[in-house]
Amino acid sequence: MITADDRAEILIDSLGYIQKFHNKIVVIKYGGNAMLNNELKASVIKDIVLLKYIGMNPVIVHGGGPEITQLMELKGIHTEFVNGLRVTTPETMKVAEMVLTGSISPEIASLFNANGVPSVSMSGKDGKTILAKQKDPALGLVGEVTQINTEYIFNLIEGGYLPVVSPIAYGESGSSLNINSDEVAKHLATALGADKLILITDVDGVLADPQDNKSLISRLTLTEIKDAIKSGVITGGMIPKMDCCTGAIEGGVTRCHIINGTVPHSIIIELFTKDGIGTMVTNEEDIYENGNR
Ligand SMILES: Nc1ncnc2c1ncn2[C@@H]1O[C@H](COP(=O)(O)OP(=O)(O)O)[C@@H](O)[C@H]1O
Ligand SMILES: CC(=O)N[C@@H](CCC(=O)OP(=O)(O)O)C(=O)O
Repeated sequence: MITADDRAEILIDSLGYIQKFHNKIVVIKYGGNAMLNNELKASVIKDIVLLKYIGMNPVIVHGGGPEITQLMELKGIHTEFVNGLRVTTPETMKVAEMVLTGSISPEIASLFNANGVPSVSMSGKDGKTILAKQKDPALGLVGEVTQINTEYIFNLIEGGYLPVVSPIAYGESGSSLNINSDEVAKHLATALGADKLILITDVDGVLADPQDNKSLISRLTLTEIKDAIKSGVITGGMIPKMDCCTGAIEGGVTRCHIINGTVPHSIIIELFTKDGIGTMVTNEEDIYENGNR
């Protein structure tokens, strides 16, 4: 049984983390595979509400790949991925925008608003926040970020609002471009000077043996990532995530965390406990001792 003393001790133990994270920006990429169940979604939202109330400034970038695919199937439109990126025809773009900017963003913002955190949903087009160019004609309307304008997001943060950003960018003459949400998160985290980037997915983190859930690697440096990709330990969907973490850290973000959003309260466990729960990515010089997160 947890006594009142235990509770007090747990809160006091968190003080060091709370002081360290106060006023820091944390970009949280909330992947589509981790938002499939309403109960778990509520638990992720609660964790982020707590971060906001203890003085951090979370900025959410969300995905929604599975929901886009589902709606495309309902409409009888074929969907195809090349190297993890959705080939985006004008018709696909309409569906992606409808799902990401029209449905998922406002739904997440509503959950924050209902939980006492004023929140605004936006796409990368709003305030010309994310500018992009076409990545490769073979991929259609897939974008590559060329510039981030941080003013609108900083205005929202200063006004006390939590921004929820969909991964749709402002292309030539204001057209829409579809960007993978990991990539958007990396660019936003770097441009906003975020202290942390958290990638919420549906696996526990980076595993030394992808077939063995117990082989979680709790901490990885950029050199170890390179080696693990070279030796084939990290493959598939984890490679873009590692590229995203590497780019973010090279861009000045202190630490990246890959965590499982299907485990209740994984964000809080990762940030406020000595051992964390997922994989923390740091640069080589980062001194990690006494469980500082
Ligand atoms: N070493 C590894 N550890 C964990 N997952 C790995 C590893 N190597 C490859 N993967 C794959 O990466 C996937 C996670 O990426 P992905 O499915 O693209 O996530 P999301 O949809 O949340 O962006 C895992 O489901 C797993 O199949
Ligand atoms: C170009 C590209 O592939 N864009 C993604 C954007 C959504 C996304 O990234 O969603 P997840 O984070 O859930 O995968 C797509 O159309 O699926």
